[in-house]
Amino acid sequence: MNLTSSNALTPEAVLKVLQPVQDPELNKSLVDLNMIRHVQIDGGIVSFTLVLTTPACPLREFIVEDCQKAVQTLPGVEEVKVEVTAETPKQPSLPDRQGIDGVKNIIAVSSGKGGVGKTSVAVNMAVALAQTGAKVGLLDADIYGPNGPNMLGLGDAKVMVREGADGKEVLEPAFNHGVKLVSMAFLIDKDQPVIWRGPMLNGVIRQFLYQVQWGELDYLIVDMPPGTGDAQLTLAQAVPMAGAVIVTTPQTVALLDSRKGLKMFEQLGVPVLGIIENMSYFIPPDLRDRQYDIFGSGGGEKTANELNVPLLGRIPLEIPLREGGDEGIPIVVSQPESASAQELLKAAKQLAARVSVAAFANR
Ligand SMILES: Nc1ncnc2c1ncn2[C@@H]1O[C@H](COP(=O)(O)OP(=O)(O)OP(=O)(O)O)[C@@H](O)[C@H]1O
Repeated sequence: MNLTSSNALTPEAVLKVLQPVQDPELNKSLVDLNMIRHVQIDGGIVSFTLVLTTPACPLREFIVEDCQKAVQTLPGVEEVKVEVTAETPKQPSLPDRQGIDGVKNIIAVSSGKGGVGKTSVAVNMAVALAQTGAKVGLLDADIYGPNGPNMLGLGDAKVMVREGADGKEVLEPAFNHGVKLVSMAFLIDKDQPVIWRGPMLNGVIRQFLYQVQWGELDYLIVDMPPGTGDAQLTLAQAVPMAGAVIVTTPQTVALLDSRKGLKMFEQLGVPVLGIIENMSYFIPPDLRDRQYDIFGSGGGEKTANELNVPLLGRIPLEIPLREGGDEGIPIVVSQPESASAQELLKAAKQLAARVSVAAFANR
Protein backbone atom coordinates (compact mmCIF):
# COMPACT_ATOMS: atom_id res chain seq x y z
CA MET A 1 0.00 0.00 0.00
CA ASN A 2 1.35 3.43 -0.93
CA LEU A 3 0.61 5.53 2.15
CA THR A 4 2.64 8.52 1.02
CA SER A 5 0.67 9.13 -2.17
CA SER A 6 -2.82 8.76 -0.63
CA ASN A 7 -1.90 11.15 2.21
CA ALA A 8 0.16 13.48 0.05
CA LEU A 9 -0.48 17.14 0.49
CA THR A 10 -1.40 18.19 -3.06
CA PRO A 11 -3.40 21.07 -4.57
CA GLU A 12 -6.07 18.51 -5.53
CA ALA A 13 -6.34 17.32 -1.91
CA VAL A 14 -6.70 20.96 -0.77
CA LEU A 15 -9.44 21.65 -3.31
CA LYS A 16 -11.23 18.45 -2.27
CA VAL A 17 -11.27 19.40 1.39
CA LEU A 18 -12.42 22.94 0.46
CA GLN A 19 -15.23 21.61 -1.77
CA PRO A 20 -17.89 21.59 1.03
CA VAL A 21 -17.02 25.13 2.20
CA GLN A 22 -19.76 27.45 0.96
CA ASP A 23 -20.11 31.16 0.36
CA PRO A 24 -22.69 31.90 3.09
CA GLU A 25 -24.52 34.50 0.96
CA LEU A 26 -24.57 32.56 -2.31
CA ASN A 27 -25.01 29.14 -0.64
CA LYS A 28 -22.69 27.51 -3.14
CA SER A 29 -19.29 25.84 -2.86
CA LEU A 30 -16.36 28.27 -3.03
CA VAL A 31 -14.58 25.77 -5.28
CA ASP A 32 -17.55 25.52 -7.68
CA LEU A 33 -17.79 29.31 -7.75
CA ASN A 34 -14.10 29.44 -8.79
CA MET A 35 -13.35 31.53 -5.71
CA ILE A 36 -10.34 29.38 -4.70
CA ARG A 37 -7.37 29.87 -7.02
CA HIS A 38 -3.59 29.35 -7.25
CA VAL A 39 -3.31 26.61 -4.61
CA GLN A 40 0.34 26.05 -3.74
CA ILE A 41 2.10 23.72 -1.36
CA ASP A 42 5.49 24.45 0.15
CA GLY A 43 6.38 21.75 2.68
CA GLY A 44 3.65 22.04 5.33
CA ILE A 45 2.57 25.50 4.16
CA VAL A 46 -0.56 25.68 2.04
CA SER A 47 -1.31 28.96 0.28
CA PHE A 48 -4.09 29.97 -2.07
CA THR A 49 -6.04 32.99 -3.25
CA LEU A 50 -9.63 33.53 -2.15
CA VAL A 51 -11.43 35.65 -4.74
CA LEU A 52 -14.47 37.25 -3.11
CA THR A 53 -17.40 38.74 -5.05
CA THR A 54 -16.83 42.18 -3.51
CA PRO A 55 -13.94 43.87 -1.69
CA ALA A 56 -16.60 45.02 0.80
CA CYS A 57 -17.61 41.45 1.73
CA PRO A 58 -19.12 41.59 5.25
CA LEU A 59 -18.22 37.93 5.87
CA ARG A 60 -14.58 38.09 4.74
CA GLU A 61 -13.03 36.95 8.08
CA PHE A 62 -15.67 34.28 8.55
CA ILE A 63 -15.02 32.77 5.09
CA VAL A 64 -11.22 32.88 5.54
CA GLU A 65 -11.58 31.10 8.89
CA ASP A 66 -13.84 28.41 7.38
CA CYS A 67 -11.25 27.78 4.64
CA GLN A 68 -8.38 27.62 7.12
CA LYS A 69 -10.23 25.20 9.38
CA ALA A 70 -11.05 22.90 6.45
CA VAL A 71 -7.47 22.83 5.14
CA GLN A 72 -6.03 22.27 8.62
CA THR A 73 -7.84 18.90 8.75
CA LEU A 74 -5.40 17.61 6.11
CA PRO A 75 -2.43 15.71 7.57
CA GLY A 76 0.89 17.52 7.36
CA VAL A 77 -0.52 21.06 7.23
CA GLU A 78 1.47 23.46 9.41
CA GLU A 79 0.18 26.77 8.13
CA VAL A 80 -2.59 28.02 5.83
CA LYS A 81 -1.95 31.33 4.06
CA VAL A 82 -4.96 32.93 2.36
CA GLU A 83 -4.53 35.91 0.09
CA VAL A 84 -7.88 37.67 -0.27
CA THR A 85 -8.81 39.57 -3.43
CA ALA A 86 -12.14 40.38 -5.08
CA GLU A 87 -13.75 40.38 -8.50
CA THR A 88 -17.10 42.16 -8.38
CA PRO A 89 -19.59 40.53 -10.75
CA LYS A 90 -21.27 42.70 -13.39
CA GLN A 91 -25.03 42.86 -13.61
CA PRO A 92 -26.16 41.11 -16.76
CA SER A 93 -27.33 43.46 -19.52
CA LEU A 94 -30.93 43.64 -20.62
CA PRO A 95 -31.99 43.69 -24.28
CA ASP A 96 -33.72 47.09 -24.04
CA ARG A 97 -31.30 48.80 -21.63
CA GLN A 98 -27.77 49.88 -22.45
CA GLY A 99 -25.13 49.33 -19.78
CA ILE A 100 -22.16 51.67 -19.29
CA ASP A 101 -18.80 50.33 -20.49
CA GLY A 102 -16.62 49.45 -17.49
CA VAL A 103 -19.38 50.05 -14.91
CA LYS A 104 -20.39 46.81 -13.20
CA ASN A 105 -23.27 47.79 -10.92
CA ILE A 106 -25.55 50.83 -10.90
CA ILE A 107 -27.38 51.42 -7.61
CA ALA A 108 -30.03 54.10 -7.01
CA VAL A 109 -30.29 55.68 -3.56
CA SER A 110 -33.78 57.07 -3.20
CA SER A 111 -36.17 58.38 -0.58
CA GLY A 112 -39.90 58.98 -0.46
CA LYS A 113 -39.44 62.53 0.82
CA GLY A 114 -36.72 65.13 1.18
CA GLY A 115 -34.56 65.77 4.21
CA VAL A 116 -34.29 62.19 5.48
CA GLY A 117 -30.51 62.17 4.91
CA LYS A 118 -30.47 60.39 1.56
CA THR A 119 -27.46 62.34 0.26
CA SER A 120 -25.54 61.91 3.52
CA VAL A 121 -26.14 58.16 3.34
CA ALA A 122 -25.29 57.94 -0.39
CA VAL A 123 -22.03 59.91 0.01
CA ASN A 124 -20.87 58.04 3.11
CA MET A 125 -21.71 54.64 1.66
CA ALA A 126 -19.85 55.51 -1.56
CA VAL A 127 -16.77 56.55 0.43
CA ALA A 128 -17.08 53.50 2.72
CA LEU A 129 -17.15 51.18 -0.30
CA ALA A 130 -14.09 52.95 -1.72
CA GLN A 131 -12.33 52.50 1.64
CA THR A 132 -12.74 48.72 1.30
CA GLY A 133 -10.90 48.88 -2.04
CA ALA A 134 -13.88 49.04 -4.42
CA LYS A 135 -13.87 51.39 -7.41
CA VAL A 136 -16.77 53.77 -6.84
CA GLY A 137 -18.56 56.59 -8.65
CA LEU A 138 -21.32 58.89 -7.43
CA LEU A 139 -23.84 60.44 -9.82
CA ASP A 140 -25.65 63.19 -7.97
CA ALA A 141 -28.94 63.41 -9.88
CA ASP A 142 -30.80 65.32 -7.16
CA ILE A 143 -31.73 68.48 -9.08
CA TYR A 144 -33.60 69.93 -6.12
CA GLY A 145 -30.75 69.62 -3.62
CA PRO A 146 -27.49 68.59 -5.32
CA ASN A 147 -25.39 68.52 -2.14
CA GLY A 148 -23.07 65.70 -3.23
CA PRO A 149 -20.16 68.04 -4.16
CA ASN A 150 -20.26 69.92 -0.84
CA MET A 151 -20.45 66.74 1.19
CA LEU A 152 -17.52 65.23 -0.73
CA GLY A 153 -15.41 68.38 -0.35
CA LEU A 154 -15.85 69.24 -4.05
CA GLY A 155 -17.98 72.35 -3.68
CA ASP A 156 -15.86 74.33 -6.13
CA ALA A 157 -15.42 71.56 -8.69
CA LYS A 158 -16.59 71.97 -12.28
CA VAL A 159 -17.35 69.37 -14.86
CA MET A 160 -14.40 69.16 -17.28
CA VAL A 161 -15.30 68.73 -20.93
CA ARG A 162 -12.76 67.41 -23.44
CA GLU A 163 -12.66 65.69 -26.77
CA GLY A 164 -12.74 61.89 -26.60
CA ALA A 165 -10.83 59.48 -28.86
CA ASP A 166 -13.73 59.35 -31.34
CA GLY A 167 -13.97 63.15 -31.58
CA LYS A 168 -17.10 63.30 -29.37
CA GLU A 169 -17.26 65.41 -26.21
CA VAL A 170 -16.58 63.54 -22.97
CA LEU A 171 -16.98 64.72 -19.38
CA GLU A 172 -14.34 64.12 -16.71
CA PRO A 173 -15.70 63.39 -13.24
CA ALA A 174 -14.34 65.21 -10.18
CA PHE A 175 -12.62 63.02 -7.56
CA ASN A 176 -12.19 63.08 -3.78
CA HIS A 177 -12.13 60.63 -0.84
CA GLY A 178 -11.69 57.79 -3.35
CA VAL A 179 -14.94 58.55 -5.20
CA LYS A 180 -15.52 59.89 -8.73
CA LEU A 181 -18.31 62.46 -8.79
CA VAL A 182 -20.56 64.14 -11.31
CA SER A 183 -23.36 66.35 -10.02
CA MET A 184 -26.32 68.34 -11.23
CA ALA A 185 -24.75 71.11 -9.14
CA PHE A 186 -22.02 71.41 -11.81
CA LEU A 187 -24.70 72.56 -14.29
CA ILE A 188 -26.98 74.61 -12.09
CA ASP A 189 -26.56 78.25 -11.15
CA LYS A 190 -26.64 78.12 -7.33
CA ASP A 191 -28.81 81.24 -7.09
CA GLN A 192 -31.43 80.24 -9.66
CA PRO A 193 -34.48 78.05 -9.00
CA VAL A 194 -34.49 74.78 -10.90
CA ILE A 195 -37.33 74.55 -13.41
CA TRP A 196 -36.63 71.54 -15.56
CA ARG A 197 -39.10 69.65 -17.66
CA GLY A 198 -38.93 65.85 -17.88
CA PRO A 199 -37.18 65.67 -21.29
CA MET A 200 -34.43 68.04 -20.17
CA LEU A 201 -33.78 66.09 -16.98
CA ASN A 202 -33.88 62.90 -19.01
CA GLY A 203 -31.22 64.32 -21.37
CA VAL A 204 -28.87 65.34 -18.56
CA ILE A 205 -29.16 62.03 -16.73
CA ARG A 206 -28.38 60.14 -19.96
CA GLN A 207 -25.44 62.45 -20.62
CA PHE A 208 -24.12 61.80 -17.11
CA LEU A 209 -24.52 58.07 -17.57
CA TYR A 210 -23.00 57.65 -21.02
CA GLN A 211 -20.80 60.67 -21.71
CA VAL A 212 -18.85 60.75 -18.46
CA GLN A 213 -15.47 58.98 -18.44
CA TRP A 214 -16.35 56.77 -15.48
CA GLY A 215 -13.60 54.26 -16.30
CA GLU A 216 -13.72 50.94 -14.43
CA LEU A 217 -16.25 51.03 -11.56
CA ASP A 218 -17.48 48.28 -9.28
CA TYR A 219 -20.34 50.49 -8.09
CA LEU A 220 -21.97 53.62 -9.50
CA ILE A 221 -24.20 55.08 -6.79
CA VAL A 222 -26.93 57.39 -8.08
CA ASP A 223 -28.30 59.93 -5.59
CA MET A 224 -31.87 60.41 -6.84
CA PRO A 225 -34.16 63.38 -6.23
CA PRO A 226 -36.69 62.53 -3.48
CA GLY A 227 -40.05 61.08 -4.49
CA THR A 228 -41.23 59.14 -7.48
CA GLY A 229 -40.63 61.16 -10.61
CA ASP A 230 -38.98 61.59 -13.99
CA ALA A 231 -35.43 60.96 -12.77
CA GLN A 232 -36.32 57.52 -11.38
CA LEU A 233 -38.17 56.66 -14.59
CA THR A 234 -35.30 57.79 -16.84
CA LEU A 235 -32.69 55.90 -14.88
CA ALA A 236 -34.69 52.67 -14.68
CA GLN A 237 -35.52 52.76 -18.38
CA ALA A 238 -31.99 53.68 -19.54
CA VAL A 239 -29.60 51.33 -17.76
CA PRO A 240 -29.76 47.81 -16.31
CA MET A 241 -29.80 48.52 -12.57
CA ALA A 242 -28.35 46.32 -9.86
CA GLY A 243 -31.11 47.70 -7.65
CA ALA A 244 -32.33 50.53 -5.46
CA VAL A 245 -31.89 51.40 -1.80
CA ILE A 246 -34.56 53.36 0.03
CA VAL A 247 -33.52 55.74 2.80
CA THR A 248 -36.13 56.58 5.41
CA THR A 249 -36.47 57.88 8.96
CA PRO A 250 -38.40 55.83 11.55
CA GLN A 251 -41.51 58.04 11.38
CA THR A 252 -44.75 56.74 9.95
CA VAL A 253 -45.08 59.52 7.41
CA ALA A 254 -41.60 58.95 6.01
CA LEU A 255 -42.24 55.23 5.91
CA LEU A 256 -45.49 55.63 3.98
CA ASP A 257 -43.61 57.62 1.35
CA SER A 258 -40.90 54.97 1.27
CA ARG A 259 -43.46 52.27 0.54
CA LYS A 260 -44.57 54.25 -2.53
CA GLY A 261 -40.95 54.52 -3.68
CA LEU A 262 -40.45 50.83 -3.19
CA LYS A 263 -43.57 49.98 -5.21
CA MET A 264 -42.43 52.31 -8.00
CA PHE A 265 -39.07 50.55 -8.35
CA GLU A 266 -40.80 47.18 -8.34
CA GLN A 267 -43.12 48.34 -11.13
CA LEU A 268 -40.10 49.49 -13.12
CA GLY A 269 -38.49 46.06 -12.72
CA VAL A 270 -35.71 47.36 -10.43
CA PRO A 271 -35.07 45.11 -7.42
CA VAL A 272 -35.13 46.86 -4.05
CA LEU A 273 -31.90 45.78 -2.34
CA GLY A 274 -32.89 47.08 1.06
CA ILE A 275 -33.99 49.88 3.37
CA ILE A 276 -31.66 52.11 5.36
CA GLU A 277 -33.17 53.78 8.37
CA ASN A 278 -31.47 57.10 9.08
CA MET A 279 -31.77 59.27 12.19
CA SER A 280 -32.78 56.07 14.00
CA TYR A 281 -31.83 57.46 17.41
CA PHE A 282 -29.93 60.45 18.77
CA ILE A 283 -26.62 60.00 20.59
CA PRO A 284 -25.87 63.14 22.65
CA PRO A 285 -22.21 64.19 22.37
CA ASP A 286 -21.91 64.60 26.15
CA LEU A 287 -23.75 61.37 27.08
CA ARG A 288 -22.41 58.78 24.63
CA ASP A 289 -24.09 55.87 26.41
CA ARG A 290 -27.58 57.39 25.96
CA GLN A 291 -29.94 57.01 23.00
CA TYR A 292 -33.08 59.06 22.32
CA ASP A 293 -35.64 57.85 19.78
CA ILE A 294 -36.48 61.31 18.43
CA PHE A 295 -38.38 60.06 15.40
CA GLY A 296 -39.82 56.93 17.02
CA SER A 297 -38.31 53.49 16.74
CA GLY A 298 -38.65 50.20 14.90
CA GLY A 299 -40.31 51.71 11.80
CA GLY A 300 -37.59 50.69 9.34
CA GLU A 301 -37.52 47.13 10.64
CA LYS A 302 -41.30 46.81 10.53
CA THR A 303 -41.49 48.09 6.95
CA ALA A 304 -38.58 45.91 5.84
CA ASN A 305 -40.32 42.85 7.31
CA GLU A 306 -43.68 43.76 5.82
CA LEU A 307 -42.24 44.33 2.37
CA ASN A 308 -39.82 41.43 2.63
CA VAL A 309 -36.64 43.42 1.94
CA PRO A 310 -33.57 43.55 4.18
CA LEU A 311 -32.93 46.40 6.61
CA LEU A 312 -29.33 47.21 5.67
CA GLY A 313 -28.58 49.55 8.55
CA ARG A 314 -29.85 51.92 11.27
CA ILE A 315 -27.84 55.12 11.28
CA PRO A 316 -27.93 57.21 14.47
CA LEU A 317 -28.39 60.95 14.52
CA GLU A 318 -25.00 62.37 15.51
CA ILE A 319 -23.72 65.91 15.32
CA PRO A 320 -20.35 64.94 13.74
CA LEU A 321 -22.22 63.38 10.80
CA ARG A 322 -23.81 66.74 9.98
CA GLU A 323 -20.53 68.57 10.60
CA GLY A 324 -18.69 66.15 8.31
CA GLY A 325 -21.23 66.86 5.57
CA ASP A 326 -20.89 70.63 6.00
CA GLU A 327 -17.09 70.46 5.97
CA GLY A 328 -16.81 68.11 3.01
CA ILE A 329 -15.19 65.35 5.06
CA PRO A 330 -17.69 62.47 5.34
CA ILE A 331 -17.93 60.94 8.82
CA VAL A 332 -16.57 57.59 7.58
CA VAL A 333 -13.32 59.56 6.96
CA SER A 334 -13.40 62.14 9.78
CA GLN A 335 -14.58 59.84 12.60
CA PRO A 336 -14.50 56.23 11.37
CA GLU A 337 -14.90 54.88 14.92
CA SER A 338 -18.15 56.79 15.59
CA ALA A 339 -21.40 54.83 15.88
CA SER A 340 -22.83 56.33 12.68
CA ALA A 341 -19.66 55.71 10.64
CA GLN A 342 -19.57 52.10 11.80
CA GLU A 343 -23.23 51.64 10.94
CA LEU A 344 -22.75 53.29 7.51
CA LEU A 345 -19.82 50.96 6.78
CA LYS A 346 -21.92 47.99 7.84
CA ALA A 347 -24.80 49.14 5.60
CA ALA A 348 -22.39 49.60 2.64
CA LYS A 349 -21.04 46.08 3.12
CA GLN A 350 -24.53 44.61 3.38
CA LEU A 351 -25.47 46.46 0.21
CA ALA A 352 -22.42 45.10 -1.64
CA ALA A 353 -23.35 41.59 -0.52
CA ARG A 354 -26.94 42.00 -1.79
CA VAL A 355 -25.60 43.25 -5.15
CA SER A 356 -23.40 40.14 -5.49
CA VAL A 357 -26.31 37.86 -4.61
CA ALA A 358 -28.50 39.60 -7.22
CA ALA A 359 -25.77 39.31 -9.89
CA PHE A 360 -25.40 35.56 -9.29
CA ALA A 361 -29.17 34.99 -9.10
CA ASN A 362 -29.56 36.51 -12.58
CA ARG A 363 -26.96 34.24 -14.18
N1 LIG B 1 -27.74 60.68 10.82
C1 LIG B 1 -27.59 62.01 10.79
N2 LIG B 1 -27.08 62.67 11.88
C2 LIG B 1 -26.93 64.02 11.85
N3 LIG B 1 -27.25 64.80 10.83
C3 LIG B 1 -27.77 64.20 9.73
C4 LIG B 1 -27.95 62.78 9.65
N4 LIG B 1 -28.45 62.49 8.42
C5 LIG B 1 -28.56 63.66 7.76
N5 LIG B 1 -28.17 64.68 8.54
C6 LIG B 1 -28.17 66.12 8.19
O1 LIG B 1 -29.51 66.45 7.78
C7 LIG B 1 -29.49 67.36 6.69
C8 LIG B 1 -30.23 66.76 5.51
O2 LIG B 1 -29.51 65.64 5.05
P1 LIG B 1 -29.33 65.30 3.51
O3 LIG B 1 -29.06 66.51 2.70
O4 LIG B 1 -28.39 64.16 3.43
O5 LIG B 1 -30.82 64.81 3.21
P2 LIG B 1 -31.56 64.48 1.85
O6 LIG B 1 -32.56 63.44 2.16
O7 LIG B 1 -30.57 64.16 0.78
O8 LIG B 1 -32.25 65.83 1.53
P3 LIG B 1 -32.86 66.32 0.14
O9 LIG B 1 -33.44 65.14 -0.53
O10 LIG B 1 -33.86 67.34 0.57
O11 LIG B 1 -31.70 66.87 -0.63
C9 LIG B 1 -28.02 67.63 6.41
O12 LIG B 1 -27.63 68.80 7.05
C10 LIG B 1 -27.29 66.44 7.01
O13 LIG B 1 -25.98 66.74 7.43
